[in-house]
Amino acid sequence: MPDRLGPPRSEPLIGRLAIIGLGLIGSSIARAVSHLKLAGTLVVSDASPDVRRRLGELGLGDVVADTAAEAAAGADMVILCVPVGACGTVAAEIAGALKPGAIVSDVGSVKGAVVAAVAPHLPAGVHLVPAHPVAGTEHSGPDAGFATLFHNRWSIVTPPDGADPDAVAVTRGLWEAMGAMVEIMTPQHHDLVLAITSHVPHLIAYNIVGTAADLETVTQSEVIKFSAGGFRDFTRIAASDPTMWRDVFLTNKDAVLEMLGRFNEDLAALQRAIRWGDGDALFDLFTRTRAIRRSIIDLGQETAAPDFGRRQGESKDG
Ligand SMILES: NC(=O)C1=CN([C@@H]2O[C@H](COP(=O)(O)OP(=O)(O)OC[C@H]3O[C@@H](n4cnc5c(N)ncnc54)[C@H](O)[C@@H]3O)[C@@H](O)[C@H]2O)C=CC1
Ligand SMILES: O=C(O)C(=O)Cc1ccc(O)cc1
Repeated sequence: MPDRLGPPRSEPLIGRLAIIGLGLIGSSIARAVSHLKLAGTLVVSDASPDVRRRLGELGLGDVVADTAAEAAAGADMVILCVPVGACGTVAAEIAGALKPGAIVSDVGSVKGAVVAAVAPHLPAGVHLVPAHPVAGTEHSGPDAGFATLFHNRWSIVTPPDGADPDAVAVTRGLWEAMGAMVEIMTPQHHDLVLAITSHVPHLIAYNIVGTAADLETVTQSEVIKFSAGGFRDFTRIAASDPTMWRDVFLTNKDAVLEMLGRFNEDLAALQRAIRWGDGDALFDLFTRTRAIRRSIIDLGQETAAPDFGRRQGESKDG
């Protein structure tokens, strides 16, 4: 068991915690919660019978419930760890089983759409406090999770307007207890930030691997054999779960299209610089991007504040 998580708590943070969807993220939460004794009782459930059977084999959760509603019944907190597009369906399934005062949270990579899909199903007196751990891998399923996944990583909590402060504090406390650093943001701002830092990069990875796979003049075996570091990194990201990422792009459409518009403009400027042999423009951008990478590394998980302000093609002096 990982030392970095620290010792188990003497008192649980949450009485009865239900996790719905026990893939990479849900099973990582389950492992951390069990190891740290953050819940009095941990109930887990998944729509897939294969996953439910595997949960028993892995010993994940005190109770494996057959349905989401059974898992949610009597829970003080329910965390939806399903693809973003399934959050509304699960909310509808559990709505009738939720007890007054329960907290419903999630881990979806998109927040505005989750609030819009989940909130209408929740009875009065149930508190919605969405969250997004900015931590993961390209792997999926209950075997892929690990208890230290959230350690020293950000988790963004996005309470809707008028959210109950106590429910927000419990949600924050749970993530902090699992080793995460918490930032509070509106769902809309979250979706803009993540569009550029996560969603568009994944789209670029899917696209470049697809482009390489479709080439006629370079064979697939050459692509595999001679893939240098950069391309290999793209293939790792492009191996991420298709259902999850389809849902991300369908539900964060506006922010992704906004960032893609800017990306395309900047790419066109780079294309022009290459065409006209403008080495200064290339050198200037590559120098700025190197500084950004170094500031991220130097600051570790601290908030990096490099100068993103200057536009591509502008000189250092403005
Ligand atoms: N994979 C990653 O690196 C990260 C993912 N997320 C978010 O976490 C959520 C879960 O992602 P992963 O754990 O990676 O996915 P996963 O594919 O590993 O697990 C999802 C689980 O949800 C279950 N499921 C699907 N629909 C369901 C339903 N209607 N009812 C009950 N169970 C259902 C599936 O059977 C599966 O076991 C997604 O919303 C994703 O955007 C957030 C941060 C990182
Ligand atoms: O594997 C990677 O590089 C990731 O970027 C993981 C990841 C995927 C989705 C998220 O919403 C957060 C983190």
